[in-house]
Amino acid sequence: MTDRPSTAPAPPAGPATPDPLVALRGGLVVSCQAYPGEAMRDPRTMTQVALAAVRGGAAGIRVQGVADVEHVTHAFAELGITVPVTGLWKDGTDGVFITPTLRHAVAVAHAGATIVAIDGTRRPRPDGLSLAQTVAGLREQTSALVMADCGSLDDALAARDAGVDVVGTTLSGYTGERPRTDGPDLELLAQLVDRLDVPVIAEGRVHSPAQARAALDAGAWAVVVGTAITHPTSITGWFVDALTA
Ligand SMILES: CC(=O)N[C@H](C=O)[C@@H](O)[C@H](O)[C@H](O)COP(=O)(O)O
Repeated sequence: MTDRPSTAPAPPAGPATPDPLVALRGGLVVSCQAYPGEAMRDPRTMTQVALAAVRGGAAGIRVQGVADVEHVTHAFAELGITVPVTGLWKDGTDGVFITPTLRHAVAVAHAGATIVAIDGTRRPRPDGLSLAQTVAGLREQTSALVMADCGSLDDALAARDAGVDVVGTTLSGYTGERPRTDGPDLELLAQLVDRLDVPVIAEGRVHSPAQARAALDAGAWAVVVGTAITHPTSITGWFVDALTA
């Protein structure tokens, strides 16, 4: 167990931070996702991966798809695990595809997610709703918190104005507004921490413990790691590349 009282981010100004976000503060969120057609794309498998991550000290879990959210949250409830689950629903592969509509967001919340991660960019949404309308609709129908997956400072400022609870750097490098950096986009992270009064989560291409630490040091509320922990095909490829270079 590592105690980091001196480096945990200060609570943002404004209304009291909701409990699930307090639980994530200074911690690691492990994103457990397998992609269409992959051998591990099965809710039972992702639940096992999530349980392994919790055993390793994950403060939170991020999981994709209604079935996976249901499976993971049921297993956690049965086992008395209170680690917050962030859910999302990817529909498609380009444009707005991370929980793209209010319907997707409500379904993820109803499946048991404590936090629903949605596309937090300024791009038009497939259902024609604005981000603010999506957030309002989700709040009307559920008690889930809302995480905006953003790709730029302008996205994050707009998402904050739309009333989200937390923003992430998730889409930096994937929307054309920011370069796809080798590691996490620490420059964007620092901008968001400086400009926003909601927690900022570092997500995207955090591939090593040192990079996770650097993100926390740059002011991240929490750090999400997916591929480097839960995607064996990618990790194997990194090693194979090193051996064949
Ligand atoms: C851009 C996009 O679709 N990101 C997705 C969002 O859920 C996932 O594919 C990523 O694995 C996740 O963001 C964690 O990032 P990384 O796997 O780089 O640690």
